[in-house]
Amino acid sequence: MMSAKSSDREAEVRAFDETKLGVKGIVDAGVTTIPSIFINPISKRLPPPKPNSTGCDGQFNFPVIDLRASENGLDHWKKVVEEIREASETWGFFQVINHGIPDTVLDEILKGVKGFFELDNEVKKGYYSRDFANDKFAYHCNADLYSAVAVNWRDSFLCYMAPNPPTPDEIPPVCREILIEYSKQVMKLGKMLFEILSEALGLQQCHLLDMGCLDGLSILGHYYPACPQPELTIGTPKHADGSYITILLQDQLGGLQVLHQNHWVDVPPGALVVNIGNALQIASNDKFKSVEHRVPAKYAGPRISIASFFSTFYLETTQKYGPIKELLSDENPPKYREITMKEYSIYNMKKGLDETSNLDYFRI
Ligand SMILES: O=C(O)CCC(=O)C(=O)O
Ligand SMILES: [Fe+2]
Repeated sequence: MMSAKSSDREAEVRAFDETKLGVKGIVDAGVTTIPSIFINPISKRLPPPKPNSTGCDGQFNFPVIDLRASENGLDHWKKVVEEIREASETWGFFQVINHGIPDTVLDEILKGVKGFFELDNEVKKGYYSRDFANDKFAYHCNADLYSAVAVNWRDSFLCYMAPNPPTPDEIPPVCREILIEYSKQVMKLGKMLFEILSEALGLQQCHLLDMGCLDGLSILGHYYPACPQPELTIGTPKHADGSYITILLQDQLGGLQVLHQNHWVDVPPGALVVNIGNALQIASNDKFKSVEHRVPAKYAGPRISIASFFSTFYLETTQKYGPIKELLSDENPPKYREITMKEYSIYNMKKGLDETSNLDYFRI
């Protein structure tokens, strides 16, 4: 039986959901203490940040890879392949510069996403949805709102851009053109990254593309409002992505932290971030690492970020999926069983952002 306390909580979550105004609605109402549904149990709270801490304490150099080098002949291309291989095996994360996406497009997409969340409340409410299976543009607060221990201090929208993109009129006018343009640019960059990653695995350049890694693209626009009690809640709890890869753009506030050698390292703002997701860790039979990351809540805000996930896990295909055969041998037997994308998707959805790894579930 549900205790009175948990049913009270559920009612509070439901009432919050029904406002359709997300965390921003709470901040706009002028709260100075956060509602209890956002408060994490003590075991999940983060230690307060040290003053002026960069998080990395000068100990680690977050990998930055210059993609322009890849245009300058075979030797440079090989160097980029090598750098990306190294970063994918050790960090599971890297930044890219000279990636071909114009700065104006990056500025405009950040503005477009901010503009969406700052729309007139009545207009914005019209886009509120938890029907992620049917709505191509779904503005919501926490996909796992009803199952999570605490609500995260973050609003988001999810937009599926490939293989079945929304019609332009399904995208809010405030970010319509730029979301379409950004997704084109991200596709182009994604194609190049999958070619490099294929070579980094010792495969033909087209291997990951032929596997369909570029076929599904979903974009999550995040809005992290300023938080009056950041130590009690979190922006995004630690998790690893389900995608093959994710291309992440964060604004100048920064805040993304990556777990590296048991340290939470701040990812400096100002360059595009790429990370390996669970699907590629499985495909590479653990050669590439899907690494946990998180975003603490902050006094400062709003913070905007845009995560572009290459994955097909929301497509209900029956295609079998597991470690790439060409990588397997007697010395390197498969570490994961074969699953269908549908099985993977159902499992991921049910699990939500609960801080456990979803790789173990598929591990042999
Ligand atoms: O907001 C961020 O910087 C990270 C978001 C993220 O990790 C995700 O959407 O998977
Ligand atoms: Fe993520």
